[in-house]
Amino acid sequence: MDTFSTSSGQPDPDTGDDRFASARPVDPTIKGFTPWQLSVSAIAVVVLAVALWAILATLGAPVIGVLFLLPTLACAGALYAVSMRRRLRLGVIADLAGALARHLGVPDAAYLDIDARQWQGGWVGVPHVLNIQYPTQVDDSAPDWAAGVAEVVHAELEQQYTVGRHNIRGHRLTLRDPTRTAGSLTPEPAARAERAAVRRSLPDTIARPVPTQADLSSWLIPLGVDASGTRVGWNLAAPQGHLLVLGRSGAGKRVLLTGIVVEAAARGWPVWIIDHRRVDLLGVRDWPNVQIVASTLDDQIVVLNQAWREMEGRVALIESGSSRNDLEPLVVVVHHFREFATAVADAANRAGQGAAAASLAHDRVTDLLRHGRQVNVYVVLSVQRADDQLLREENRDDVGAVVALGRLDSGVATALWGGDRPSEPAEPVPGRAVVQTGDGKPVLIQCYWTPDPREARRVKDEQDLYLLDALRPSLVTHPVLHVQRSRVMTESPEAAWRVNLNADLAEGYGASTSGLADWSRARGSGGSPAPAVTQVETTGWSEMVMVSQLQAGSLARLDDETGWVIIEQVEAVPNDGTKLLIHWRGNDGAGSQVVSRTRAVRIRHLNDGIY
Ligand SMILES: Nc1ncnc2c1ncn2[C@@H]1O[C@H](COP(=O)(O)OP(=O)(O)OP(=O)(O)O)[C@@H](O)[C@H]1O
Repeated sequence: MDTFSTSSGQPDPDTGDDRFASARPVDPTIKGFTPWQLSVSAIAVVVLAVALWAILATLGAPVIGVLFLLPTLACAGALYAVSMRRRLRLGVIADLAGALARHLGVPDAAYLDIDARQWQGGWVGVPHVLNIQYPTQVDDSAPDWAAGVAEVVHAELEQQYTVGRHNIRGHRLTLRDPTRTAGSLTPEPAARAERAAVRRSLPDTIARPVPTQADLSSWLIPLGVDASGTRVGWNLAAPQGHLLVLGRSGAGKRVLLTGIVVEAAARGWPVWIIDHRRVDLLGVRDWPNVQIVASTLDDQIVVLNQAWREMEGRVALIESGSSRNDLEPLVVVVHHFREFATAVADAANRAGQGAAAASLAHDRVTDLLRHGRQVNVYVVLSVQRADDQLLREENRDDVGAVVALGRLDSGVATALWGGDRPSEPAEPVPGRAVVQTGDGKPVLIQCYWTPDPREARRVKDEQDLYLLDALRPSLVTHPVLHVQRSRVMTESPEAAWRVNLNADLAEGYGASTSGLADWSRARGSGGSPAPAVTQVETTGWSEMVMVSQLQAGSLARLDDETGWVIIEQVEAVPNDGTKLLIHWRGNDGAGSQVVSRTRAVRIRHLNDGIY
């Protein structure tokens, strides 16, 4: 127990407050030794020890002298350390007394006697019990007087207190650590109160705003808003373009991924999804430009493999002289990556494959993270654990943005954000997250709420349906894909594994996806739906180009009605520079139609041997 009096001093003659004219500085409460006495004791012990050693050395026993000297010097050091700590604590209390004297209108800190006890927390620490004796002249009649004093102490020592006892007759106030005494806590000082207000000002739900034309031409996908209401987004054009979403069950991963998918689709980009939980992202399966949502493990392996091949194909294109700007972004979402990678490893083991096959998912994703961005293939990964090994490895540097939903353990947060670790952890509100983009400072945001299209349709939620209608792309630029296997996989796990590795993605719905209506894939579509199955006999690779880039001889898919056709001639339309007249020939005959120059169409290259 340490007890201190405030520093001595005389009343300030200039205060002009004659209430205290008759008051005297209080006698300090002194219990135990003062720092000065402790320091003198330490020096005395040293002198004594050295003297004894000298005597023993003179008597011819210097070794015994040293044995005596060492512990005595250690005692002296400990005494000195205690005296230093007492001095520092005195300084803390002197500062507190000064602040209280100003608050109470007392001429000088010497008019207060502060008895500070039970210091805890660190080398100097803070007292957990304070007895404050103040002059009788202080007006303490206001009902909130004691709470006001506690607030000043809180601000000064950065420790909350409750009023333990206010002895009005004895002019003595006792403040205590709130963990020991019930009572109303002192409110946070202004700065902390402001931070708390900022935290409170983050909304619990905020609907994804309808993108403007400017938004749709940008590569920034909005994720949510920070406390100041500023939009925070994932920038695909950033030096490391990929996105990692972390969060325990129920933290809001599915809602966020749904938002990212609809935003990417609205920009006309193709989206491929590996939904390891099978049903989480089912709601966007028939969303325009979402080409495939792979829900079985076999299909998921094929989609990941194809994404990797697409990347390799694009790399080959760049090597042969194409510009990266000609390649539209492909967004590949892997939901619950860790579970998926484990399931792939299990399947590889069952099929008697080696270690290379077991790490297929991990290796493919690592490759996509490392090289995908150079060819505009972007990966969105979700994992449940913030200490996933994916983050510990070198590919942490390949991830441009990290969204950590929900609370993180402090150790994990420090590992993740380093010295920039946000001061306030995310609240337990679904969609509340800490986001770091690039090397920027992590910020707390509320992720936008994006409805699940399937669920909104089922419950007929008008507001959600309205929002989804506004988000739905008006033009389907990327046809739906299905997994095309060379033969059925009934022979053995090993054959199934090989079939998966050789399988392809083909346009249209496959037989196994029957029951999925291609309902109004495009916004406001009153026209005919896409055919249920598109037969694609050809091999090769396809890409999206603008109608103005079509040439005679191109194999193109102008729209769902014409299917694949050979372009015979491209003509300008008189008096309308925005359109072109296309003459084409297909399996079922020939035709011509006027099409906007800027419309995106898919063309297929047959013999380039990219795959
Ligand atoms: N941004 C958000 N705004 C408002 N509510 C949200 C938001 N995100 C999630 N929620 C709420 O939390 C619930 C759980 O979210 P979600 O399904 O996205 O969690 P999850 O992390 O994908 O869980 P799991 O890992 O189990 O699939 C949602 O049904 C929704 O009610």
